[in-house]
Amino acid sequence: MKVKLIYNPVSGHGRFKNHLDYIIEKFQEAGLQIEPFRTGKKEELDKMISLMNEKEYSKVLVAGGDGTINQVVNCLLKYNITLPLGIFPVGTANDYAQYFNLPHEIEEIVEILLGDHYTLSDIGLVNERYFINVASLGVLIDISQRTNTELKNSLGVLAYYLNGIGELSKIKPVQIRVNSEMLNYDGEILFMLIMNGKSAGGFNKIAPCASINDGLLDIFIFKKCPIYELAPLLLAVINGEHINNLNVIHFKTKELTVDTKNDVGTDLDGEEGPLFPLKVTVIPKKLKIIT
Ligand SMILES: Nc1ncnc2c1ncn2[C@@H]1O[C@H](COP(=O)(O)OP(=O)(O)OP(=O)(O)O)[C@@H](O)[C@H]1O
Repeated sequence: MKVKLIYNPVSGHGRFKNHLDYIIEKFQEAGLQIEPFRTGKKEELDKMISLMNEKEYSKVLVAGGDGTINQVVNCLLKYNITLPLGIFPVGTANDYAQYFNLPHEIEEIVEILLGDHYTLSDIGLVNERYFINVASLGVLIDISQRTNTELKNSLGVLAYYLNGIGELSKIKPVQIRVNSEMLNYDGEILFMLIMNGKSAGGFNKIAPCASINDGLLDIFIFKKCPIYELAPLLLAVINGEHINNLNVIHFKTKELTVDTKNDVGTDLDGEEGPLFPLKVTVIPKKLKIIT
């Protein structure tokens, strides 16, 4: 049986490739043939997955951060491939992997990925595209997408967001309209997070109440607020105390739509997201994650 290993050579500090020989050895010992694929252009990943014969593989392993997993999952589901998914958390933040408490130590993670213990995971769908951990829109998105992997590696995740937060004062709030069976909102916001997992951008207390397989998304709307309230709000987010903040609206739902007339960026797991209007749903327990 074969195991497809898709690795991003630049994720995190780009050190994953040093472990390839060890990984191949361990899987070979278990009678499994590792078939590596190095990510590069999105079209190449799509083509490789389109040619995969699911029956020849026992699992798909991904080495990278959330952006890499996002791209792989989108391609796998496009071609209806439902193999178990294993993760080497070698990105910068690894928010999705962190949900499952996956270890970073290579020996430990190989042990897990050789095993057959799984946790089912919901995934979100925005228009035609899937997200594994978080969909977001508003000002922070622009900051995160403009920060290249190299800079992220050197600054660290929190640092680059904190760096970016300085830009908040320069950026105008945007008018959005949110409709769902749980809540309707029409007003000015700074940003909005649609969470499947618990953490985003390395902030690990964003959605402590979220569950990855409850069939629901946790929505956080950060409303327009005076500049002097931004620093306390950021502190509250870091400490996971923002849910009761007057500038924050939180609710759970299985679907919503979001629209705006402004020019607002969207983001799926750190990758540039789709255009408005957004129709967001959750597909319960769609992924089988090796844990
Ligand atoms: N060979 C490559 N060279 C340069 N960039 C690449 C290559 N392969 C993939 N990428 C890019 O890497 C990005 C994904 O990085 P990823 O999110 O996995 O890592 P990260 O940013 O270090 O981690 P995290 O999302 O956890 O912060 C994608 O935008 C993808 O286009």
